[in-house]
Amino acid sequence: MIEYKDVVKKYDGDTLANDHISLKIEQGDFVYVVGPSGAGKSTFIKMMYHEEVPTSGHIKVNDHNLESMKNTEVPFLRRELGIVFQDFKLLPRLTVFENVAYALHVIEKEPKEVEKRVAHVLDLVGLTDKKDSFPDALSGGEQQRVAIARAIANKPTILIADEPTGNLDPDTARGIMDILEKINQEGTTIVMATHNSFIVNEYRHRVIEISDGKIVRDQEEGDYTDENSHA
Ligand SMILES: Nc1ncnc2c1ncn2[C@@H]1O[C@H](COP(=O)(O)OP(=O)(O)OP(=O)(O)O)[C@@H](O)[C@H]1O
Repeated sequence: MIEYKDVVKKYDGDTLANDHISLKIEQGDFVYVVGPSGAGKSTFIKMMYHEEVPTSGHIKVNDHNLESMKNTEVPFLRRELGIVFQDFKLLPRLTVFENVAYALHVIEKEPKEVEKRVAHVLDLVGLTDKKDSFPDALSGGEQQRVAIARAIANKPTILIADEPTGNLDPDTARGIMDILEKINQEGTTIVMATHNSFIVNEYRHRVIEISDGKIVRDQEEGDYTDENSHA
């Protein structure tokens, strides 16, 4: 569950990136965050995992109150979240298997348990046969699938994705969406910022549109037209 109440985020005292945002996202929802460049989508999303802190207002993610969160609590919040970025952010010197296992080792799981879980998520994203490859030997779509496998390895309740299909051609983007749909159907909440109007129009879900830092539309099964869509 994610709840924003009257959330304001100002940068440098001046730029009003999020302007009194209030909304609720229930567990298991699939939500797109759309809007023009500079509208405030990334700011909205970054506050969800405490990368940015609101200037005022309240944010609740699962049982965590983010506006009063201590630094020591942040890792506990992050363990409940999976995060995927447009540029994948894989570790270049680690294999596919090691990239996915890394997050699990950090939280001190048994090696056997790690191996089992990594095998499961690599199977889910269809990359079992690439487990010993290094990231630079993979296509963009394959790298994003590794990033998704890594993000879901720890069974997050919420998967946050900032432009996950932004660098991919339409068919590869559809492959990524098919995986996200599958993860969502298993109960994981998905919050996805995107410019890809064809994705929003093909895979119908709730659409939250942000413009000038404000929510200008919040619609079940909404569509989206973006003239600058880099589909
Ligand atoms: N760290 C920062 N410091 C100062 N201003 C920032 C910072 N991050 C974002 N901004 C400003 O806040 C506003 C919203 O930016 P944000 O990145 O949230 O928009 P966006 O909708 O995600 O854009 P895009 O689609 O281009 O990624 C913009 O005016 C941006 O310049």
